[in-house]
Amino acid sequence: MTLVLASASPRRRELLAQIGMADPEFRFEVLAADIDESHQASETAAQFVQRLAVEKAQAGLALYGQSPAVVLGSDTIVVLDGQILGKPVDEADAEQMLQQLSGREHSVMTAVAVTDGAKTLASLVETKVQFCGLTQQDILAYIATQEPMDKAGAYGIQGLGGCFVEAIQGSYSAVVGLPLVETKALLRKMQVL
Ligand SMILES: Cc1cn([C@H]2C[C@H](O)[C@@H](COP(=O)(O)OP(=O)(O)OP(=O)(O)O)O2)c(=O)[nH]c1=O
Repeated sequence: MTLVLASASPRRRELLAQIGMADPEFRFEVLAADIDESHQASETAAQFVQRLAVEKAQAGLALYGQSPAVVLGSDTIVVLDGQILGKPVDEADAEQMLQQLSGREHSVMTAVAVTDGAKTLASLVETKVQFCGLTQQDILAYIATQEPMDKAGAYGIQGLGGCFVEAIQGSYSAVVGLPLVETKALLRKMQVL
């Protein structure tokens, strides 16, 4: 069975390799057809992140166009006071996000979805992350590294942003982009593993 990763994220590829899905056993596909990632007013953050994971998997399946294949899609968002923080659009946006996260606890929600066309399964994992207090100097120095620019909530726990994380309750791999335990369980259910 071919497993296709419908993701442009190198971190998700590395996390899949940790489950034992490494080349040449699975095909790595970059999602060329971008899905619309806008939030609908009627949906909760949990519904939103799950919908995006499912849509990425389904778009990936359409793009791959061959069967049999199982396609995996995933999405990560940061949620603070009910507000969804996705990837910053620019440096000013990143600065604002990091100011909001400073000294506070937020949720990271990651959804993973797998589909073979006939069957689609999804899991949602929520992890609490407590940030230490950040000075304006910390924030500007961090943004200058560019690390925040392609990450939800404008930080990467696996990189320099790890220095901002005082405590985490939940799944580290889910914060980085793919929950290992839940992803492995989904792949077993789809008989990929
Ligand atoms: C909070 C946090 C997020 N992130 C990343 C995970 C996701 O890659 C990214 C959120 O953006 P996503 O839209 O979930 O994913 P993506 O655009 O990077 O990749 P694709 O849609 O092609 O799968 O933020 C980290 O790497 N570390 C962190 O600590």
